[in-house]
Amino acid sequence: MNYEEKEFDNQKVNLQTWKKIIKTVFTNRKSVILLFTFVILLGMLEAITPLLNRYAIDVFFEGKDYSTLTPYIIFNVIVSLLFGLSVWGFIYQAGKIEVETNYILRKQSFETLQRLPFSYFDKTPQGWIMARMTSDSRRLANIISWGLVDLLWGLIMMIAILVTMFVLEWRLALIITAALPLMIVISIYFRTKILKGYRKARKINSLVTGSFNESFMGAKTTKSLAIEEENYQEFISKTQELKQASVKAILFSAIFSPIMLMISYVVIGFIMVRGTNMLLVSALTLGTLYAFIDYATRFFEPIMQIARILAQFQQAQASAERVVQLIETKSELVDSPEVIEQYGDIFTPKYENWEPIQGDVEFKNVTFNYVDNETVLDNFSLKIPSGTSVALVGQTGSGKTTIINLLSRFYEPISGDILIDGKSYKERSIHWLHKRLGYVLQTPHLFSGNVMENIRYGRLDATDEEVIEAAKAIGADEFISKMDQGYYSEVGEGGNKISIGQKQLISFARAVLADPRILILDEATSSIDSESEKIIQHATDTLLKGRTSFIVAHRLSTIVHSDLILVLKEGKIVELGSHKELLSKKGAYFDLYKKQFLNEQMDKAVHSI
Ligand SMILES: Nc1ncnc2c1ncn2[C@@H]1O[C@H](COP(=O)(O)OP(=O)(O)OP(=O)(O)O)[C@@H](O)[C@H]1O
Repeated sequence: MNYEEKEFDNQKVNLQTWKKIIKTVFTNRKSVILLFTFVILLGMLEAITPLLNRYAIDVFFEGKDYSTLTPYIIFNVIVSLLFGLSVWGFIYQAGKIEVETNYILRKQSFETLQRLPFSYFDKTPQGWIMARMTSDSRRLANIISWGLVDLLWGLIMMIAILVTMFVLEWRLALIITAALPLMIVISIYFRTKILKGYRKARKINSLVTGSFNESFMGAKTTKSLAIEEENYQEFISKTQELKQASVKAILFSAIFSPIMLMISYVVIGFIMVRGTNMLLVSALTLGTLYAFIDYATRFFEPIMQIARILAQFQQAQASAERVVQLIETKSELVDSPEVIEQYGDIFTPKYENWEPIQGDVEFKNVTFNYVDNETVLDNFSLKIPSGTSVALVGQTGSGKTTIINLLSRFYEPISGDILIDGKSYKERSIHWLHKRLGYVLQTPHLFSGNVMENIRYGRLDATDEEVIEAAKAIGADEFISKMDQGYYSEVGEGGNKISIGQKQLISFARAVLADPRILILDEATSSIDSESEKIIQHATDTLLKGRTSFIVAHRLSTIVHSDLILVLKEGKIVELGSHKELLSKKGAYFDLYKKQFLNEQMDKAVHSI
């Protein structure tokens, strides 16, 4: 059972969750009060209308007395105006509440996401987060605003009609009231069935969407493995299941309304028979009989409405639980109250208290694991003076990225400490560190927009001249100038209009602009031609100059000038020194270098054939 399905199974009403959502809605107290006022007014007016008609029938048509015609017309106009006012008012206020609730839920989710550490995004599927931020928030906002309106309107109207009917003629009122329990039972039965059907359909739908997604995302792999037929069959069987579940729910929906209508017509029939008898012995006026028939039709409509809304609330509960869960997710990595007091938090940093950084880094007896009992780093120690360039090499899984993750405080050591300029990094805020740290990713992410904007993400207040200067320093100016519109050329979604090497240069220029004291460079694994390699090498040298830097190296040729090379194996340093020193040792580094050198020579030989 996956993340998504597990949470659909909660059938009980979760009052705690709804309380939190309702509290969000009440942030907008004025709109809520206005909304309630308009809805109550509308419910009352619905109960008054049949009374007006009753008066007209009894006084004007039956009694032929027209003395009150003018005030009657004036009263009717006032009622119509009030109708108009209340309909306008509740549509406006409910719409406003819907938009604002959606906004607040998304804002709160977004704020939580900003505070959450990297490990959260490691564990939580991106699609799950996106669904909370979009469809769930939207559904909740919708049901909360319009659902509450319908619920309240239905209840008010039913109460008002019930009271009026008993005041007018209790014997006829009893006939209508007698049908109420039957209608409620039928409504609950059908609504539960419909809800179950749709819930099942939604569950299957999320599987279908997932399978859809996987097929397209992995289109290349699917084709290369020639498994289109299997994927197609799986997709067809899931969509068939979806169709069956949906049709069942639609069938129940289709039966529900006619049954309710039939019962209401039977009730109207009873009222007609009983009412006519009473009319014949003058125990009832024609106007009152008319009013009762009108009330009988109006009375049952809200029952269907209320049943529908309650079912929708039940359906929306899964969304509510997930949104609240996201908003309330506590970060495993937080600054202590003392640190927040001094440095501020991510949204209100106290820059005035932030000390500058030198760039000395020390790992002190650091032990770390991602999963209990699977130690990745064991008592790891390392002291790096400011301005040193450190290269991390080692086989896959040796712990290079883990060291970087810890240094970036995406994770924290289980024991031991990491010191920056001689002070534990926990004594400063996470935001302080992230502002001082540059991280150039292996596959840099570019945002939709032009080159200028993308480089400027390094420092948002940089001028155009500073952006161009950074690009020149890194050697990116040449290819940018050759683009259609130079620095104003669009890079496409995720930078898909430019090559990987060019994306890297842009991300290097970003880092130059940000000018961090500590820089992490996760070197790209993809092989590039020797001309681009030269450009990237030059860019790397420029970028690292004068900074404390950590390079996760995949191609050893790029790190020959590093001050310090660490060779890692199973989370431990097995060798350390400069390129020259390590080669002369003829140990692990020498073996790695030899292997890679031979591979490169082989590649070149193959390409030259
Ligand atoms: N998020 C994670 N959850 C659980 N285990 C992890 C996680 N990330 C890494 N590991 C494990 O930690 C160990 C060290 O991984 P790490 O990513 O640091 O290696 P690496 O040297 O950077 O490898 P590569 O060169 O392939 O990137 C590996 O055994 C890996 O399986």
